[in-house]
Amino acid sequence: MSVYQATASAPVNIACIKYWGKRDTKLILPTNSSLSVTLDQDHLRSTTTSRADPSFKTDRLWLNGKEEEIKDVGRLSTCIKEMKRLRREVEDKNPNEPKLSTYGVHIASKNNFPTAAGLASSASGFAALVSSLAALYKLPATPSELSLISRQGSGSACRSLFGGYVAWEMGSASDGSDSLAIEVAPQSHWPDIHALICVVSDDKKGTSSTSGMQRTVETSPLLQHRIKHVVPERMEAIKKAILARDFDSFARITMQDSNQFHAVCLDTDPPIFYMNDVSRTIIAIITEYNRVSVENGGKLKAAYTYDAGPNAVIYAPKENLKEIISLIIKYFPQADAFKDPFNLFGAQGVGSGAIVPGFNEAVAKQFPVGSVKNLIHTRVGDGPRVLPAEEALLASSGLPKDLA
Ligand SMILES: Nc1ncnc2c1ncn2[C@@H]1O[C@H](COP(=O)(O)OP(=O)(O)OP(=O)(O)O)[C@@H](O)[C@H]1O
Ligand SMILES: C[C@@](O)(CCOP(=O)(O)OP(=O)(O)O)CC(=O)O
Repeated sequence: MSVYQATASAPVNIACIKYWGKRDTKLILPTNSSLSVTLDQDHLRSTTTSRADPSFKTDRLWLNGKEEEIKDVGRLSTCIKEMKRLRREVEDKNPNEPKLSTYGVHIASKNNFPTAAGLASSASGFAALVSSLAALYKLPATPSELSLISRQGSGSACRSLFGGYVAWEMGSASDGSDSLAIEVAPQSHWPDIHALICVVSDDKKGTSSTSGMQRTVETSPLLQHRIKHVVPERMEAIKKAILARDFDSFARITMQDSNQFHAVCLDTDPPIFYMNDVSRTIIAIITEYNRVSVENGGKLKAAYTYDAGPNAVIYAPKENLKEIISLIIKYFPQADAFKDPFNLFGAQGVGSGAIVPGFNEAVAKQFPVGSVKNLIHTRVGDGPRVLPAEEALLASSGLPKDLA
């Protein structure tokens, strides 16, 4: 008997121009376009196996070995239904194709990093789900077409269908058919961009992105200004910066947009706070690091950005990562020795960190060990990958191999 099964992995993305606000909450249509960098799946990824079988009575999904309910009108069921609809089109065109769209589907997924902790697990998760079903159903769909579906799982997930530098064009159609992700530039265009994720907290956050952004839409006058007068120009400017590999402009826009996103959170009634003292101190350190460079006739060397949580993501050209990691470790001592996957520090390691020449040490105080729990050094990466059968997460029984 044939086994119909496919496994795919998908990356996390972290936005430089933030998506915050929906004009349609069911279809997940945003109030502004956004733009992100896809991070390397060698470090952070979701992996998903999907199997269709006539013996499966219902669709089921396990996340990290634990079964999740697929609610009737929920986001998961919408994505699965949409993928089955596309499969039906394939079957209608070619009657020899097995009728997988009529079978139940079992889906097992795992994240190799904390779930629901502000590390964009919903983005990689829904992108991996859609990619594994597209491989299972042998869909001829392009990544942009698939992004229309992962968008309905979680808005930011549409951008994880591509590697490199990705825009989510907000579109204007009321059915959402033009609200999709496009590639601005592939990873190979500007592979030199690295990212340092400073994990300040991996707890579940207080205000979810979904509910927080709706409250902002309903109450923030500043959001209206942002949507109309700020984001459209920033989108054009950052695309230009990426195409020209102009880090100075890229960094300036990224930091401005993170700041404005947190300003609209503060402008929300009641206000939403995602950053904490540690987050703000990292801003002060990066600001001082850039000041030293600019005052010596140089350019911006790093850009911070924060999503709906206190964790910092610092983007920088690879050559600056050694200094940046040393600075962060100086102010935020680590419990365990930092191991760099790119081996920037050689055999002696980073030690207790270091201040760069000319840097005003007094911009921040040293925090206790554990204030930044973990540092993840990664870089711009590629889009979803279809994986070989050995990587499958489902056993022959049709249940997850790592059933919790
Ligand atoms: N691998 C996965 N497969 C399917 N769904 C997933 C997967 N990983 C996460 N999700 C879904 O995403 C939810 C977490 O999304 P949430 O937005 O709360 O956190 P986050 O994505 O880590 O944070 P943020 O979006 O603010 O960066 C999970 O509860 C689950 O429903
Ligand atoms: C701050 C952000 O990370 C918000 C992400 O919001 P989500 O995509 O998690 O929201 P839903 O569409 O409701 O699932 C900014 C961004 O990724 O652009």
